[in-house]
Amino acid sequence: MTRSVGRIFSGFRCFGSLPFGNPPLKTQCSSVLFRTTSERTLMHALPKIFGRKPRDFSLPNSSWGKEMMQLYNHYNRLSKETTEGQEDHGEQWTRLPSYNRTLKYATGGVYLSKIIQSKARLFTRNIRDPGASFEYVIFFRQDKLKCACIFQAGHLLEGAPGHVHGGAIATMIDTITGTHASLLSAPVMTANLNINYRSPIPLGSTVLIESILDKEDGRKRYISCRVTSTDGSKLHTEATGLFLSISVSHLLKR
Ligand SMILES: CCCCCCCCCCCCCC(=O)SCCNC(=O)CCNC(=O)[C@H](O)C(C)(C)COP(=O)(O)OP(=O)(O)OC[C@H]1O[C@@H](n2cnc3c(N)ncnc32)[C@H](O)[C@@H]1OP(=O)(O)O
Repeated sequence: MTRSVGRIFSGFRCFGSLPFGNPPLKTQCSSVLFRTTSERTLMHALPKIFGRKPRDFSLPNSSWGKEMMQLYNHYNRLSKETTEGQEDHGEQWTRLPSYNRTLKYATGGVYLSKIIQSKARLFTRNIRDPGASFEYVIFFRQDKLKCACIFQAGHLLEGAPGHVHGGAIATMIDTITGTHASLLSAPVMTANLNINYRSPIPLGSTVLIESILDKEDGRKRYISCRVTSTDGSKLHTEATGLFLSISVSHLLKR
């Protein structure tokens, strides 16, 4: 259970975040993510083909409403970057950067081109219009192995009139729990998601999505998750998920 911040975040940075610029991280990534010699070779070749400064979608933009900003500021005050040299708040969160693609260019030859598509974009980050769909930021608390996500649901996510589509809620749950599982043992795939919708989420509103690790068993990570109003008083959705850690070669199977 006990893992260093470095190992956990190297896993996250390798699979979900760019750039891959830090040499010590590359070595850690190799051991965490890539199990075969060809996978390790691929890992060392990757930094050369990634852009240096991709847009970080988890930072505030003009569409973020008052509630979203208030909660963001709350967690940001408790985050590593801002608490260094300041008083200890007793809990320490880390904001997770978020990009619209995991792998940027399809220039890596036959092996890479099987998984990299130049037009591929992360489902939750593929609408350019700020505020139209998924606006969210995820924070991770390493000592408790839990995630907190602030999610503002835009007008393109309508399901029942005036409310957020159940598939969009499921997408966010998969994203938070999947990211959470990836932080523990990237890369992973969702094997099972169970969702109970308890009360509808008004379109345009901001909610809090919190996930915790329930159990680890070999390659399996069991993670549960609750979607509530930002003050926690109203329960919107509850879910449990099972994530299986995989080898990168699993993604090459057709
Ligand atoms: C790093 C941070 C990154 C962030 C990135 C961007 C953020 C976005 C994040 C977005 C995240 C989005 C993420 C996504 O959306 S991932 C996309 C959606 N998921 C998929 O497409 C997965 C499809 N399924 C598979 O590929 C395979 O079935 C997997 C990989 C899941 C397992 O196939 P594998 O061949 O590897 O394993 P196995 O079959 O030998 O089984 C092994 C064990 O597991 C048990 N088992 C298996 N399945 C189930 C089940 N359904 N319920 C209960 N148990 C199950 C099984 O009984 C066995 O148990 P045991 O006999 O050992 O006890």
